[in-house]
Amino acid sequence: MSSLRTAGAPGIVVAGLRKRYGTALALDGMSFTVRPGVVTGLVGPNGAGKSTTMRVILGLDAVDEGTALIGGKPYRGLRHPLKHVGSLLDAAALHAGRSGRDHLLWLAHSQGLDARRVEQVIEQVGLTPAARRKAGGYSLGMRQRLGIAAALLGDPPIIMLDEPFNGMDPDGIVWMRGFLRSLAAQGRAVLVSSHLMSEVQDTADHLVVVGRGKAIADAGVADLIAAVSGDRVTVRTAAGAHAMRVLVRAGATVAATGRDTITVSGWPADRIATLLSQNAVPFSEVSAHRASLEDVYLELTREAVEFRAATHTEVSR
Ligand SMILES: Nc1ncnc2c1ncn2[C@@H]1O[C@H](COP(=O)(O)OP(=O)(O)OP(=O)(O)O)[C@@H](O)[C@H]1O
Repeated sequence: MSSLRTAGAPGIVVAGLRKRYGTALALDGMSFTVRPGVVTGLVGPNGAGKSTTMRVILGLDAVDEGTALIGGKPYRGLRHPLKHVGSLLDAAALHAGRSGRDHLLWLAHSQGLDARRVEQVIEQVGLTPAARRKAGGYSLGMRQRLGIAAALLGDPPIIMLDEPFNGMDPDGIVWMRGFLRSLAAQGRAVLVSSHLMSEVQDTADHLVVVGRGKAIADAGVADLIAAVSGDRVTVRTAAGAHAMRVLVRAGATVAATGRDTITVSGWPADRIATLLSQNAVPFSEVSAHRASLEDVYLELTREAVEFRAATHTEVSR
């Protein structure tokens, strides 16, 4: 892989996008940044505005307000766009009668890209055995791989993939995760959308959670988990009453949460374990509560999903 021409340059900067389709507000102040060297997950429920945002970044949809810049420029201002950003929006959009290889050759030719890249990207996405077969016979997973090969043709520093896990089998999903990570490790800015948190788990370093046309969270994965986890610690003990007396006397906030569990807020686990030991309170477990990414997602998008469900009920009445 050649070195990245614009490594270190800003990736994608989306600021204050607003877009209306008739009465529907698809984007309502969408803002976020996609940095080089990082996989950024764009996650949110169906209809949250992920695809519209990507289409706007690629200049395929106009906005009512706001800006979307790629390496500091709007898409339409890029001289050789595929050398700046590679994208996969719709894996079904290909010529069914052409082989995967011919599809890529045609694309390389029409975009003035080096045809030698075609064999490289076919190999990179693991499509070599199927490259000479008609793309119309490809499974959705194979079409995703072909679409990603196309996105890589121009060796761009920025890659943007809309729902790339769709139609992938478990092996494909594992491959995709590693592949996206390797693209980021090469210094590329990678933006990947999904409506399922489980798909971007273990892949994204940074998450932009969207709901109702705007970013409702924009943070590192670890920070998001910490924010939703709170600073709660679970203590498992058969001497609950004794443990609570000792902890409350020391100033901790404590609640009985189960037959043999209590939850302590605001204290680190090691301090709690030390205090219990010093006071001869027996316990079998002291563990910091850690939310899963799924918890984070549900917590953050609850309102957006409830809104959609209510809208749906109104419509169907
Ligand atoms: N061409 C269009 N015409 C009318 N409304 C549209 C159009 N494209 C999108 N919308 C509406 O804009 C909102 C955002 O849609 P968008 O496809 O961007 O969401 P999404 O987050 O990508 O959802 P999904 O996960 O279902 O693909 C939705 O309410 C959708 O119905």
